[in-house]
Amino acid sequence: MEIVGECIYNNPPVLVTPSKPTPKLALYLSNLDDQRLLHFPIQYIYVFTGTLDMDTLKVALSRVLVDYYPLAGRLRASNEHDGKLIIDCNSEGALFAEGFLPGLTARDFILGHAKPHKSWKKLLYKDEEQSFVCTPPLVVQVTHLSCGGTILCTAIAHCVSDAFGAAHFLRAWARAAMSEDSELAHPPVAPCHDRRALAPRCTPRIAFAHPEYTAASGGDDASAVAEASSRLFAPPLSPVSVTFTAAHVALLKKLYAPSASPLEQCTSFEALAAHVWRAWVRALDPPASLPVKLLFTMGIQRLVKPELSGGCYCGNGFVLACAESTAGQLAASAPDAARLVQETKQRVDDDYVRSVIDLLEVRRGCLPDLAATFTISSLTRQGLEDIDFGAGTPVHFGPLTSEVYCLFLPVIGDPRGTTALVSVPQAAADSFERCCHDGLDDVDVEDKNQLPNVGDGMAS
Ligand SMILES: COc1cc(/C=C/C(=O)SCCNC(=O)CCNC(=O)[C@H](O)C(C)(C)COP(=O)(O)OP(=O)(O)OC[C@H]2O[C@@H](n3cnc4c(N)ncnc43)[C@H](O)[C@@H]2OP(=O)(O)O)ccc1O
Repeated sequence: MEIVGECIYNNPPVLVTPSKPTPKLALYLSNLDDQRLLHFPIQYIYVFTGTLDMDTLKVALSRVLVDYYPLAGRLRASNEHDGKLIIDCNSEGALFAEGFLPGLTARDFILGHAKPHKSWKKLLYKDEEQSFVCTPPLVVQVTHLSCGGTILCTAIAHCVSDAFGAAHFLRAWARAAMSEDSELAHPPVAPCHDRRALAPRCTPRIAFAHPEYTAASGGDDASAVAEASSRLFAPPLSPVSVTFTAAHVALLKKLYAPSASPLEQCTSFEALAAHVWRAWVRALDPPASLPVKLLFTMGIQRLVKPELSGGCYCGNGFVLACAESTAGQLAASAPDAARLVQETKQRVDDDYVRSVIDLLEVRRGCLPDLAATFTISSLTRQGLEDIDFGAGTPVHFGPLTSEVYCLFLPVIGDPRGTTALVSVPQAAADSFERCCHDGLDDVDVEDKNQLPNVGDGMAS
């Protein structure tokens, strides 16, 4: 859905600072935070049919920034550490903008057209002059709609926090907005901003091949492979959003089970990841011999030793796990694809995570190898979709943009459902969507009356 009008700002944005003094320090960022891959903001859009009270929202933000003080600081390249990014926790404040957009209604987002469009960027204030590092780590815009509804957009610098930390912060902010009691401004579980548990080893030890960061070795047909993989991302790209209901997910878990034994089942994520990865490869139809990869984000809070359990870890607590196959093998078997995802998950343990951290120390500035790679980041089960800031729960929640990496998003009203959102070459978009629906038609017939009545159901 394209947003046609322009946002009207009656006042310049303001800085919201913590309501009490907060620690003044230069906060160390781990190598998982300070990677080039994460030099962008995590941008969410929440659409409410009700009205948000601006004073309440600002006061609540100011109260929660006491606990989440790094979000009120500024990113800076550190002189002592070879230009590595740190957060200067200086309480300068989060940027808060307020605008009005005539002509747009909250209902527009619930009619099945709620796929991000580049015009949505106007819903989030941006100073075009400022680089990523100079932009405040937290930017918020509230946009009032003529229907009385409200849009809340947030941008959180990814190198400061991952989606888990962002969800923790957003829930704490909403809780504070819903209560006069200042004690409730503190989250039930304290955020942990200290990243020293993820420091590299004194002598870095890269103990694995790490195909997520390393290109497969060339060989004679390297240029043919490069050519084939570039076609997988050939512009123009088109966003595709496919919602898998709880019933679809249950069926996929059966179709992708590595064997008939009840002992060898797969999780919702394993089935969905294997299915969507296969749909991508089948739709784009590269040569069967093309090596293809799946990268997916894996939370490490419970995998590292000791666990990151001192409160809610608010830095980036994930690594990229990497499954490898060829286009032909992947398309051939659903259970084999799910088994690959499972085996990949099993390889990620404390040793693996420490090795990634050391690799990022030795190869500062390196980026993942994305050639012929499908990337998934799962944002489900984080309680992002039912946050109430005082105007009821949202009628739409999602990212502000669609990219070449696929996001698994929660579905409003269907806690076991998942929406996959990803941009693919326009010429393959319909085919990708068909491949995602492949094998699920029977469920659609049974399930028609059970689709959630909010959001876009099986719509794309
Ligand atoms: C907005 O624009 C953005 C945003 C971003 C953001 C990027 C990021 O920040 S990425 C980092 C955040 N995400 C992660 O770190 C992923 C976290 N998830 C995991 O690590 C998962 O373990 C997994 C690797 C994705 C796979 O998990 P799974 O196979 O499901 O295994 P388990 O999680 O162990 O679950 C198994 C089983 O346990 C039960 N269960 C687990 N959690 C829950 C829960 N919360 N509630 C209820 N039950 C749970 C459940 O039975 C599971 O089995 P199922 O079969 O039922 O699934 C970037 C870019 C942008 O533009």
